Amino acid sequence: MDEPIPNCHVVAMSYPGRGHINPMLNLCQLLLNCRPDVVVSFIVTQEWLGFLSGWTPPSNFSFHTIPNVIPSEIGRAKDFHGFYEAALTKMEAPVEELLDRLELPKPSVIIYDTYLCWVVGMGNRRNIPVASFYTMSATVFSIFHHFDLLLLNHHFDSHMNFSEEEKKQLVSYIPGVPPMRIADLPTPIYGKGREVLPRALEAVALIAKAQYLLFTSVYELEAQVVDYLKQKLPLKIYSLGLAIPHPNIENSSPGKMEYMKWLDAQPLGSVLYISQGSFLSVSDAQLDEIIAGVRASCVRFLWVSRGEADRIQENGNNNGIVVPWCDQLKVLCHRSVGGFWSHCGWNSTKEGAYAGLPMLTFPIFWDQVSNSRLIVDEWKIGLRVKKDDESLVTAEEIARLVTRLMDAESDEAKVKKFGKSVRMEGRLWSIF
Ligand SMILES: O=c1ccn([C@@H]2O[C@H](COP(=O)(O)OP(=O)(O)O[C@H]3O[C@H](CO)[C@@H](O)[C@H](O)[C@H]3O)[C@@H](O)[C@H]2O)c(=O)[nH]1
Repeated sequence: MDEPIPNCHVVAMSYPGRGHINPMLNLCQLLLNCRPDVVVSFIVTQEWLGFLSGWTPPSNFSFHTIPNVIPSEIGRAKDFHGFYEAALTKMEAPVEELLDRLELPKPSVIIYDTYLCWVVGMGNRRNIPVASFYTMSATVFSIFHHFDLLLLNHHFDSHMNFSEEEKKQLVSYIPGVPPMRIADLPTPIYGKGREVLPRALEAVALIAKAQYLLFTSVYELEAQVVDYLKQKLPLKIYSLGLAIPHPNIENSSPGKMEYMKWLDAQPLGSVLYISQGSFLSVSDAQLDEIIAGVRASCVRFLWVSRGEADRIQENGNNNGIVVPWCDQLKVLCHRSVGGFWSHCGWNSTKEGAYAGLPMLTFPIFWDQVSNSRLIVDEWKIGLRVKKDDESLVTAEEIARLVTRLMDAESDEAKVKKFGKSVRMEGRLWSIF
């Protein structure tokens, strides 16, 4: 006889990007671990379903696809604005059709990525509560939410003419957020990504029409801002903790992939893991300096790079290995890894903190600069490599920073694991 279908049905609608889909999957997994009476429908494009084929879904979880109505994930960084616009304008109709076709109980809630504004209207029209899922830090949310304060204090320049000197001015009035320079705010406010700023502000403002706001944030790391927002915003707010699949790490069997075997053979804490995230990259000239700097440091490395393996390993740079993709969290938690070079995507930031690794920060855009600021100055678990003015960081500077980070006696190397002390707000599960 078929199992009865649980009557609590959660629809998960993620923004189509690795940094968004991963935490949404993790949230679903955590939810299903605690609530066997829930069934989850996770909506993705057909292309994304292919990327997720290696992931073993928990029971009561199913993927549902819409056609590839948006540009391909491969090469999406080339036209970030076009991709973002397509996600905001092309996905709604096929998702509506899919919901009409689903032979499951009416959803109890739709968890949607905050940036997919159209889901709010869809939920409200269908009389389904919506939970806005913010995959960046609560700090960054608060900065966008208080954009009017930036205007009031003349810290927003619509012509993007702020000089490097002006960008050093302190913004010390965003509730719950530590004082930051303009240069530490998310880049759409003063530079890269400006074309999507109106959309980002609209997404944050639409929270007013959602019933719940879920942060993928570690409460202890952002307590002030989370507490402030909870007090001020007229909806239920939860911070989920790491929203990374850490139980899987602890239970997993080591050493199946070649790179894991390579790691197994390296001395304790000797390897620098280098990743610039899932879709962004640095300029060619900067990459040359990074390659030369890492080589000059003589530090062992595991480097995630698509298409640049030969360039990294030429000239006898044999101190490490290059892979097109890896199971990042497993790598970060491996005993041989002693440091993390990161672009500071919020997931990587949390994963690095969980693994207890000191970090070298090389933010590229959006929230990554604010995350770098938290890592380096607030949590004091890293060194910043990237320069504010985007000028080239030389191989010599990079070699010096890599050596300092990987020196087991340096302050940065004495990082505590945050992960174990992180709590998840149990009451969250009562909304489903
Ligand atoms: O070889 C790799 C490389 C990455 N990852 C995973 O992919 C995710 C990447 O997420 P993140 O570190 O947040 O980087 P992006 O994919 O660049 O994230 C986008 O989404 C994030 C959350 O909204 C934002 O903070 C970033 O600025 C934005 O670029 C992480 O879970 C990594 O563990 C792997 O598993 N293997």
